[in-house]
Amino acid sequence: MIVTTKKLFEAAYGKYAIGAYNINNLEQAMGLFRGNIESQAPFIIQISKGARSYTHKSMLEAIIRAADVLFPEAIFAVHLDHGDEETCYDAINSGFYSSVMIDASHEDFETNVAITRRVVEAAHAKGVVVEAELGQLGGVEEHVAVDEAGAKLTDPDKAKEFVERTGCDSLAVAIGTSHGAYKFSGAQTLRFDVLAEIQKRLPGFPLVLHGASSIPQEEVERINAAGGNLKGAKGVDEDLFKRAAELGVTKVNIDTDGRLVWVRVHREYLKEHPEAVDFRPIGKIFMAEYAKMIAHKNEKLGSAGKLPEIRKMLGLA
Ligand SMILES: O=C(CO)COP(=O)(O)O
Ligand SMILES: O=C[C@H](O)COP(=O)(O)O
Ligand SMILES: [Zn+2]
Ligand SMILES: [Zn+2]
Repeated sequence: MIVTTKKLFEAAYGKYAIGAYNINNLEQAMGLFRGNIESQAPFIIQISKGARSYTHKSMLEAIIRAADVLFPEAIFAVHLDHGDEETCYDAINSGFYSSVMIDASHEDFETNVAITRRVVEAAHAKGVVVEAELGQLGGVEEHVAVDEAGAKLTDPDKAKEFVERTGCDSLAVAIGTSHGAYKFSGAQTLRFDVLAEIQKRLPGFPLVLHGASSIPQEEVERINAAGGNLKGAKGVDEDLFKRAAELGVTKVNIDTDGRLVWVRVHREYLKEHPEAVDFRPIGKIFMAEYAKMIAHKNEKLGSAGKLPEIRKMLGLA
């Protein structure tokens, strides 16, 4: 069942975080639903602009709606990830997305407030919730280099003003992470001091952590052993998720770790089976491995095992 993140965040706040997983295709969708049902967790499906154009936005919608029927127990939000204003309105008016992110964090503060307010007004009129962003991560999506990311940390005082002026339902904050496989140049890690100051000014308000893939070194080593070349890849320590949840993070965004599973499975299989001509055995291995990754993440986030209570909270059997 598709729900907004509002009730999921209310249930999780201060205790655990909900996994927000980017998907683009059939195999990721199947692995995602299997992994969340196996670990009995509510979850958030993240659809980026890149995912909407990978095949077609209607194709991905059809896949997810079919999965919803195949996995009737699942409780999830459908969320536009890193939307611009135009894409947000398309998602809000689609009757499919229950949540959108308006990412205007690269604009100046007043412009970000103005754009976010417009999206909030349109979204709330349709019962859709809004994630906004203040501060900038480094990495593949943001407009700053990874080592500049520190300079773009979220200002706690500005965060309070931003939320009050925009009416957004959750806030993506920059506390040292970056998108992609190469985070933390040097020994940097999550700036819990900044996060604590934001929570102090916005008690009970849902915060979002982008760039939260952990880039498992075992995964990197297997990819490189099978012909890959990921040098210096580094991510977020999964054991920090629980502390982040205590400090108000209710949504943790994970995309790159799923991509690493795909790369490892395909490189290893094709290396071990040079005679392969059928893609289905590889696809089946990927779906199983992706589901395993999702279930593992939910254990680390603390959302594993929470599905029954969420269903009960929603008045479902
Ligand atoms: O923030 C993300 C999606 O919005 C994903 O971050 P990663 O690149 O760390 O997976
Ligand atoms: O950072 C954004 C997400 O990882 C989505 O990435 P993408 O735009 O390559 O689909
Ligand atoms: Zn951004
Ligand atoms: Zn992101």
